[in-house]
Amino acid sequence: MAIFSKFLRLTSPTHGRLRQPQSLQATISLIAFVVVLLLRTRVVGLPLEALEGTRNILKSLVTIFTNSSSPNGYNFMKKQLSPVELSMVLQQLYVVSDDEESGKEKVDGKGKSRDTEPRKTLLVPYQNRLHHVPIRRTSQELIDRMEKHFASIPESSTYSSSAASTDPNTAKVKKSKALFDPAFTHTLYTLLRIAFPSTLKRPITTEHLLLLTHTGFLILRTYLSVLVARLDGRIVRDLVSANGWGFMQGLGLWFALAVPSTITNVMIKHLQSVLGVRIRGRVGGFLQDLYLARGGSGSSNSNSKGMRFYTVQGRLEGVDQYLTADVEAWAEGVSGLYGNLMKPTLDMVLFTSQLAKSLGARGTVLLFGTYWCTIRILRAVTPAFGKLASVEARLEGEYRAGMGRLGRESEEVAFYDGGAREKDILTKAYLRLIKHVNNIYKASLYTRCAISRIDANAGLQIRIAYEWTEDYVIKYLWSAAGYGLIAVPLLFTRATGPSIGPKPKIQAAIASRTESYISNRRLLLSLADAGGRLMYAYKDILELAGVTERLGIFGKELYLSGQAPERPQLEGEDDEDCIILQNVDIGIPGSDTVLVKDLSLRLKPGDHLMITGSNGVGKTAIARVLGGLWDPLDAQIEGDEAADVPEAKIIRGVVKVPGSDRMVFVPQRAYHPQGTLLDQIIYPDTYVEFTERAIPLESQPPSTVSPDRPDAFAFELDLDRIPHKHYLRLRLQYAISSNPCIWDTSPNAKEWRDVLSGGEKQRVGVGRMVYSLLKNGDKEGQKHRGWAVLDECTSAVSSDVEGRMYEYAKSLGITLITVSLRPSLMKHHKLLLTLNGPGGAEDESEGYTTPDGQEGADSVPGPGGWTLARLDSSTYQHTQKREEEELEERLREVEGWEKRVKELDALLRAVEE
Ligand SMILES: Nc1ncnc2c1ncn2[C@@H]1O[C@H](COP(=O)(O)OP(=O)(O)OP(=O)(O)O)[C@@H](O)[C@H]1O
Repeated sequence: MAIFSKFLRLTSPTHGRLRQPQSLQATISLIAFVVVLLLRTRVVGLPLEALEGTRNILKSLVTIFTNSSSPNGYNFMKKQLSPVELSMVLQQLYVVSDDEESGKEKVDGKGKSRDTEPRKTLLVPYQNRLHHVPIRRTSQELIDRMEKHFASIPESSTYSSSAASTDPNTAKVKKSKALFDPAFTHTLYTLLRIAFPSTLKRPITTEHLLLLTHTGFLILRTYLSVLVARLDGRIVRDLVSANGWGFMQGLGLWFALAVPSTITNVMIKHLQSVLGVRIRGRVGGFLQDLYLARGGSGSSNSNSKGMRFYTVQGRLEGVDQYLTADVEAWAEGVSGLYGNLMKPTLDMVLFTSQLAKSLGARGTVLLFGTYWCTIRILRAVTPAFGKLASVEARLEGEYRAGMGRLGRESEEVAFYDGGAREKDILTKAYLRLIKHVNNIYKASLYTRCAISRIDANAGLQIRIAYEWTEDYVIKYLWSAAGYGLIAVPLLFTRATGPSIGPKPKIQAAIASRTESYISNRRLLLSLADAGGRLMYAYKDILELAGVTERLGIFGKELYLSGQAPERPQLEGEDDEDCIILQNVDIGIPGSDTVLVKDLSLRLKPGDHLMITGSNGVGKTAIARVLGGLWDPLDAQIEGDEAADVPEAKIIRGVVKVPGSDRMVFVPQRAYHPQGTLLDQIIYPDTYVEFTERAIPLESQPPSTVSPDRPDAFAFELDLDRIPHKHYLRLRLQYAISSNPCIWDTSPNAKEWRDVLSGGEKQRVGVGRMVYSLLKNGDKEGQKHRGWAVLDECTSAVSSDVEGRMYEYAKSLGITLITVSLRPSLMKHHKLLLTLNGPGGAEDESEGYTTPDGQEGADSVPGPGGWTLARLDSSTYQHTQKREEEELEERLREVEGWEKRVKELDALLRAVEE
């Protein structure tokens, strides 16, 4: 700073002639100072990311190098890998380090214990090399800490429509002064706490350092601007007074000053981008981790999985837009806003103080008067940028979702030849977006009307009118005011200067006035520029408010999605390996429809249950409740009683299920992740986890059948044909000869769901179920492997293989809960649960009713009712008899059909003749 004040003194208008050695010294010192600052910034700013991750990377590398049991035995130290090696190494996706990340602190009986997770390092291929990127996970502590901040975000007073609203035309846009909106400031504060996480242990993070360096350069730029203004005045003074040597000196200084000025500008931009990326990483990472984190459970026996990514879909539309475009826009907005706000504010303060010196009290008052007028005018014409940005982001999300849907369902659409229809749908979404964007930019003649009233329906949002006013005010009004202000000292204060007297004295006075005019004019122009930037920043804040509101709502909804209601515990039940449903009402979430009423079930290992009933009666709904995706409804209390029962006393049904390692679901629609065929079987395990559990595949002879390798059950489930088929049909990513495991096949540039047939997908699904229950190995003395809920997951499998699959699963000690409409599957089960459905009585679910006169059958009659019956040989006989009767009835109709065929033949012959 000493150097700057020296420089300032040298170039100040009151300073006399510059002495050469001093000016040279000052210039050299200044350049040296900036270079040192730059070097420091490079050290602090650029490799900071690397420095921060170095510890993790080093640890991960040490683990990798020393880990002799690293999968496939690949030498990770190799600098460059061949494509084959690379793809083989990449199959494991990440490596696990020995050290653990601190997670949530749990309080157990013995005191506090840490719920820790191992650190993971992603293997990222880049230019045929393997890069190790440590996965930074948001700590559970931060997720818990931020909950109260998101929960307390007030309802926005700026916007009358919520972010979940889909129709922009119904959204009434209020004239926004979002700057002072409590919802905006609170959400901004909350998100900034995530972007700049500061704990007692680690108060300064990389983001803080980046911000500090950025601030340093912003201050430097303001200083440099003042120097440039002063130098400008000095050069013109020397020119007017025909001082050639002074002019040359000034020009030299000008070039010297240009070096730090340009470098400073570049650094500001660079640091802003780096800061933007860091903020995006922090906030995006937090929201993504929260999105994928499990929610809290109401009580210890609650089976709710609290999967936020599942639950939130029912609460918000276009979740991907929030997580991608909105987070990016917010990060860029915040990092840009800091510079756009900080620099002009600094400029305004510094330039005003500099100007005030030469303008005097009167000029300073006039200067502030100009500020006040400008703010009044621009505030009056500022449209609701926040709301406009928010609606734009939503429409963008809808258009994007439409594109995603078409990509996902392309085959189905192609079968239906639905291209034209899809085009209409997408065009509609696009036009809605474009219409809105056009509205924002629309030039309207009704400027006055638009200025006074912003209405989304009228389509009169006029960004252009705003920008016109802004330009007029900042460029022309301020310049005119500037001339007036400069005139003050010239015409009044210093006008008393010598106009008569010796010639050199008059010339010196004119030169001094010119210098003062040029310096002040440059300062005023810079001031106008700073004012303009501040106004732009105001507009940016309004736009940022829109995205901030969306992210606030998203975070709040994520936290709400993870909440599970308090559920009552089962008294005196200590058998962990059983399924109990007690007085459970099941209904569609968010609606009054009760699908299954008062369901009570108690299943022990070996109680294979089949759930049946017509379409839409709620069979899958039961699976969802067992899986913890849906919560049972609160008990229905009707009539006068309802008013007397306090909220806390409402009895909720009890659902007790074994832990997730003992219970596996095979849903109706198969899911196929990216990866090899093996990845399809072992999902959600990774290759690393699989290899840790399995006996190395290479060390086993191909004929060995063991539960630890997929081939063990591949034969039983008729899966073993798939790899061979695909080996022949698909181009493999890497040579099979180098790896005897035929399961390493991957479809090239295609997804498994497009490659596998319907039946193959279902077989893979069952294979995944068997792997999931076998992978934990035998627990001591435990014959029962666990529970499998199969939701019509064999409907496309041929009946012979289907029967084999069921028998194989049962032989492994798996208890089956099957949702199916196929009576042929009854023989594999012991219990039959028949559902009536919400609008149906028993007779409506013809074909699935419990055999008449079945003893010991539990049931609830009427709509939402059900019947639970034990299946035995008599039942199978009964079912077969029913099937036989049905077929015989159909056969009886054959006579009639034959008669009709004869009639038609006769008619045809008559026509031909
Ligand atoms: N997320 C949801 N939102 C609204 N309604 C739903 C939702 N999921 C299911 N339903 C409705 O709940 C009812 C029961 O659905 P469910 O999937 O349990 O039927 P199902 O008995 O398994 O039928 P199917 O034999 O056709 O598979 C259906 O009417 C369905 O439309």
